[in-house]
Amino acid sequence: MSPETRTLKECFARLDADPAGATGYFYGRLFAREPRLRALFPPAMGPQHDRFFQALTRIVWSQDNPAELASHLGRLGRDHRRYGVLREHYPAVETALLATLRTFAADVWTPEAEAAWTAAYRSAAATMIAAAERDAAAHPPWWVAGITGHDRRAHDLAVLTLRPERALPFLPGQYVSVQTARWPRVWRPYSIANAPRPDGTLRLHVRARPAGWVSGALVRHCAPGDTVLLGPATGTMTLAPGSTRGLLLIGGGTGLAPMKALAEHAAASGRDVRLLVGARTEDGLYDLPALRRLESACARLRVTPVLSGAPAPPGGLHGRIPDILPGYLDGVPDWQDHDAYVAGPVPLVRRTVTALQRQGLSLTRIHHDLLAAEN
Ligand SMILES: NC(=O)C1=CN([C@@H]2O[C@H](COP(=O)(O)OP(=O)(O)OC[C@H]3O[C@@H](n4cnc5c(N)ncnc54)[C@H](OP(=O)(O)O)[C@@H]3O)[C@@H](O)[C@H]2O)C=CC1
Repeated sequence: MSPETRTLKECFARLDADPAGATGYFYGRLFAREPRLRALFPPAMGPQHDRFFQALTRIVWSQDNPAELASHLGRLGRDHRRYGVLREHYPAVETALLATLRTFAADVWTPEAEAAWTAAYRSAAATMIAAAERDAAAHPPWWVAGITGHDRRAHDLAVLTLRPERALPFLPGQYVSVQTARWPRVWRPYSIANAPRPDGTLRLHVRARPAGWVSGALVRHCAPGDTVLLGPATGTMTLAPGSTRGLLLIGGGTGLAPMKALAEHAAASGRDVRLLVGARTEDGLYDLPALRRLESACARLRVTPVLSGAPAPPGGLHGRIPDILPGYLDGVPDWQDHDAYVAGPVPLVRRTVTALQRQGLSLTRIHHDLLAAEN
């Protein structure tokens, strides 16, 4: 570890002892100096404080891993475009960050520490600005999309069809951030549930979370004719270019969405696709009729519904996916030659990844995004 990195970590440890105090102080200083920046942020700042602290943590801990640091900062820079962040906003952030460190890391703050933090911040800002400017040459910061379909499949679940006003490029398995008119500046990620279509439409599977802002608005307060904003497609849970390997796709609850996109795309090209879709009860199999239609159109796609809290449905299994996996895989010829993709509740994803590894599948062949459940 370089002496500069050691200094950064030593100061950061003081912030880490009181993250809420440090982020509160940071944003207080930032908005006192530049009140107009407040308009870029959502009304409730709690989640933003957490995101800021997580980003700072990752930057500090990736200092000795330049490739990981550059990729993280590039993503951050691109993501900040949809908040309206510009090159000229970065110096105010530097001033507020250094003031926060000076206050919270007073006992270890030296001219060397100030020099190390200034250099690290300026280098990070330059990487973020460059990534944002490269992205700006290729994409708008967001797309306006009309809601053309709103199919309420359960009291808390809707399948939305969106038509962006201009083409929004994406790969099967990726997700977009969504902002509704009801909650300006509040963005939430949703996986796209279809492969790219000639008409450019996207489908989202949305379950309203208890007290969820964006999910509640999308399920209960949106209708055809409304518009939403979409960020660029992102996420690495995509198919390896050129691979013809079979796919084992596992989706729990609305984690079905990216699996359906991958299944549509891969099955159309004749690959062997096994799709396990998990739910507690039959009501949770909200998309099964569409999956059965897809299955009958694709000779090498097999869909298996799995119910954890009800008897096995027709053509399906009973149990929790990680528990039934070994028995299920016994019936799939050459399953070790497949690539596995997993999405759904975080504990389900974690347990399924472990179960697949126990069956002998290498981690490099297991793909997931671990999109945290958000409101
Ligand atoms: N790209 C991605 O990574 C995506 C992730 N998601 C995430 O997926 C989640 C979907 O939520 P929702 O639709 O409410 O799903 P549900 O809560 O309805 O759960 C779906 C299934 O997962 C099972 N499950 C949950 N926990 C475990 C566990 N520890 N072990 C085994 N099985 C488990 C449930 O079984 P049981 O009821 O018996 O617990 C149920 O059968 C959200 O958190 C969402 O953020 C959604 C879309 C895309």
